[in-house]
Amino acid sequence: MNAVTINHLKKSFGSKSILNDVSFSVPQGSIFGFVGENGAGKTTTMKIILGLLESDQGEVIVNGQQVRYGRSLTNRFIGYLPDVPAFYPYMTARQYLQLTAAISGMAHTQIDRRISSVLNTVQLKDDLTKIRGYSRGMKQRLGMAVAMLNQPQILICDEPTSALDPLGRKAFLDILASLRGQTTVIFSSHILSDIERVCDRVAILHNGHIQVSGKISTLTQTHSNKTFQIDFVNSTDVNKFLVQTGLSKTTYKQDQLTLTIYEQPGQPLGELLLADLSKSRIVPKQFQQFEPSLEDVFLEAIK
Ligand SMILES: Nc1ncnc2c1ncn2[C@@H]1O[C@H](COP(=O)(O)OP(=O)(O)OP(=O)(O)O)[C@@H](O)[C@H]1O
Repeated sequence: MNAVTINHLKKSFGSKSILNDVSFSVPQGSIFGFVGENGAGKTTTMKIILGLLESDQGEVIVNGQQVRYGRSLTNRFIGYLPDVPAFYPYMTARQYLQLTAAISGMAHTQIDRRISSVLNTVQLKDDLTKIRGYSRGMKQRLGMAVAMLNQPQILICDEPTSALDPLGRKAFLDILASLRGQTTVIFSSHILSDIERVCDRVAILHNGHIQVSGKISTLTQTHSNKTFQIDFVNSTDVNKFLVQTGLSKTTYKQDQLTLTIYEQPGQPLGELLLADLSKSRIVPKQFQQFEPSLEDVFLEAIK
């Protein structure tokens, strides 16, 4: 079953069309990467899923129920982490979570236990440090604790790692990964390495459309091709090899003694290159094969 299904969503601001027939679905339990360049419309889509913004056309279904703009019924399934979460800086993490729990109507008997549990999940100390003393990474993790307080089935995170340093990003991504299988996570970003690190599925939004969506492992196999890199010992070998292979100029790049060669669809290249090296009696310094990455899929999708 799908946790979220989006059908034919359209949204314009004035004369500017942002979403132009966007459809995709997020299977339950997946960690779903929502990818797009700055201004592609990721936040706009997320706000429509949360019923905070009205679409011009199309529908959003959350856990089998249609989202209605301005009504928050489907939001009882969702925890939301905005891109820049805001807190009362004079409170401690526990005080802030107690306030959130009280506002959301959580049963008193559950509050303390639940707060300890989420603070433990996001690896924040349950101490007397005021939020004003928190780093950006700690604030982002506190935002995650707030979003998870009510044990949502779906967690929506809007660009949660964009402003974090590598250590902060790693800590945050590890927490997201630890939710795999328990919570459906929709995680928007333009940092493809972060998406590749934790997500099992992805949708790429570009020019108002989903250009590609599906399992990352399948997309990298079907939408892109391998790359080979050969480092030669001298320029004579490079030239001899290029004559032997007869490679078209559009299928490789040369950087001094290094050739980067792009496999073409349906034409496995590795064995041919090795055979040509052998026929030319060239022993290269290095021969490397690179599997297609999400970046390759993305670049192909937005061509
Ligand atoms: N309320 C609004 N009124 C007018 N234009 C808006 C409004 N909200 C968003 N936009 C415009 O819609 C476009 C998409 O914005 P959105 O924030 O959804 O993109 P995004 O993919 O989340 O980008 P980023 O990665 O920069 O956060 C942008 O050009 C933005 O300026």
